[in-house]
Amino acid sequence: MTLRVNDLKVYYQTLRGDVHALDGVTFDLADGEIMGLAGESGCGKTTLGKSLIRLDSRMRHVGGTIDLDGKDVPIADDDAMVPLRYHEISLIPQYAMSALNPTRKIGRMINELLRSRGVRPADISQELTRRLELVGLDADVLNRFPIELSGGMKQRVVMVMATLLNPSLLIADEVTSALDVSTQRSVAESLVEFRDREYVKSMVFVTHDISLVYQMADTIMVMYAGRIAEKAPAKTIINAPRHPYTQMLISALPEVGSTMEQGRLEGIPGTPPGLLNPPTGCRFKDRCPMAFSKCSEQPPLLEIEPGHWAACWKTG
Ligand SMILES: Nc1ncnc2c1ncn2[C@@H]1O[C@H](COP(=O)(O)OP(=O)(O)OP(=O)(O)O)[C@@H](O)[C@H]1O
Repeated sequence: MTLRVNDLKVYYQTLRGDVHALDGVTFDLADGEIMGLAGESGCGKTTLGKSLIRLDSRMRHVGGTIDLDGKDVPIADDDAMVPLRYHEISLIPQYAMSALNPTRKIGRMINELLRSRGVRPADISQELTRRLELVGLDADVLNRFPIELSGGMKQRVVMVMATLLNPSLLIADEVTSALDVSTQRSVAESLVEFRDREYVKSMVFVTHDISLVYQMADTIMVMYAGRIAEKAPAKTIINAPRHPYTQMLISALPEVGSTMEQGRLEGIPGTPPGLLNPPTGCRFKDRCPMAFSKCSEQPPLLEIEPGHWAACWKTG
């Protein structure tokens, strides 16, 4: 097991009170597993990714534990987290490719990053060239400024940078969303190749695009309003989801799912609840066509069949 997250609670402190962005999140990630993390906007995907590596000043670790390769990940202690970043856990944040420093050549940026992590660039330069080639980039990119590269090239540079020190866990947050469809696919394929070559042991791939994640991920975890709704092998989530929220999410997809023959596609009616004062009980109950009296209590996340977890009274 690479990663074990247990009852993780991370809140944002705001003037109006605490936003319960992660409110009891529990899941495991096996060695070699690529997990797609899906759910509507605001359900906590980015917060989960960030919590595994760096809490910003407004985020507070309220409870729960994270274990990576059998060791505690001390997310509330920023100093103690420093040695883990890039070496053990690496994050490709949302918009990372647009955040590359425009005044630095790519090579210089990579060297600065390596030195800041206590690694001599010369010790790694051959490996760097090899990995750039692997993602279809000539070593010449090292002499170029970010503005001279296409979006897809920049995203590949960012991927190589994030994984150069072979972290155990890579979190890739919406790394394909600003790219055209064929570039999206090749970036996703490169990430799978990184896992296959053991540059990273396991991966959390955050996305809105369930059909893309279906092609590359081993498992998919669906979040709703700061909690886990369901986690299962990717095929199961697409073909036999058990949580009503997952079922509606899949039905709302044009590319996969069975609703194409059944007529017009529709989104899920309503909006997720606010997380400043989240509702009690099941957080999906107000939008759920299957809700009944029991849903006023919070459903536990249960393993309903091996490797398939769901938090719904109807699936228990
Ligand atoms: N800096 C912040 N201060 C206060 N609340 C925040 C902050 N960042 C996020 N939130 C809130 O935390 C919750 C989870 O947000 P998060 O960005 O993790 O969701 P997400 O699923 O990644 O959304 P998206 O798909 O749009 O990126 C939301 O209710 C959001 O409004």
